[in-house]
Amino acid sequence: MAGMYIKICGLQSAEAVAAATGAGADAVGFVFAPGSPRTVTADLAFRLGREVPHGVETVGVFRNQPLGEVLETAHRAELTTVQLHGNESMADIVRLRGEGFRTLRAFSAAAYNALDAADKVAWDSERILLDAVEPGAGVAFDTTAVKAGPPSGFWLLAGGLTPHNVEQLATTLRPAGVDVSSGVESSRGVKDPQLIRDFIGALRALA
Ligand SMILES: O=C(O)c1ccccc1N[C@@H]1O[C@H](COP(=O)(O)O)[C@@H](O)[C@H]1O
Repeated sequence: MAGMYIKICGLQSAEAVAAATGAGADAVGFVFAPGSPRTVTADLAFRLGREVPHGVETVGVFRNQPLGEVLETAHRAELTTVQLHGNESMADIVRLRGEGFRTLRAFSAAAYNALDAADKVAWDSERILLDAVEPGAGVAFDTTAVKAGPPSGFWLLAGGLTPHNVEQLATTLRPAGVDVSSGVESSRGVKDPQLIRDFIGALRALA
C-alpha cells in the first residue's frame, strides 16, 4: 500500500492541511459544491494551497456548477486539479485539461455500472472516482458493484472510509487510491488532525 494514492478532502484550516501533507497525502481537497458543510471560498483555498508542498495536488470539488464558474474558481484558487461530482461531460473534462488542470470525475458505483460499454472504455481512460450515492456524507460505498467489474484504469475509492476500514477495503477492492472526508472528522465538517494522520498511517504502514 506504500504506493497508494491518498486524497484527504474537505479541508478548511491550515492545521488540517499540515496534518494531511505532513503525513504524506498525495492530494488535498477543497469543496466548492454548494450546500456542503465544508465549502470554502476561492480565496481561502488559495491561501491554504500556498501551504501545500510542490507535487501534492490541490483539488477543487464541484457539483453541477456552470463550467465558467468552475474555471474561474479553479484559476483564482490556483488549483492543480478539478473534481466533478455531477453530470459533467467528457467535453467538460477536455476543456478543463485544455486550461491546464488535471481532473477527477466522480460516479456513484451504480451510475458507473449503468454506463454502456463504450462509455465505460472512455471513462476508464480518465482518472475517475467511485463513491457512495451521497458524496461527503460518510455513507459506505457499495462494494458489490465493484467486485462485479472494477474500472480498468486509474480509479479512487471513496464513501464511508475511516482509519479503521480503509486498509481492508483497499486491499480487497484494489483501487489506485482512496479519498476520504467524513471519516477523518470529529464532527460533521470539522477535520481531526489525528484522524487524518491515522488514516494515512493505516495505508502507509503496509508495504
Ligand atoms: O465533502 C463534501 O461535502 C462533498 C460535497 C459534494 C460533493 C462531494 C463531496 N465530497 C466528496 O465525497 C467523498 C468523501 O465522502 P465521505 O465523506 O468520506 O463519505 C470524496 O470524494 C469527497 O471529495
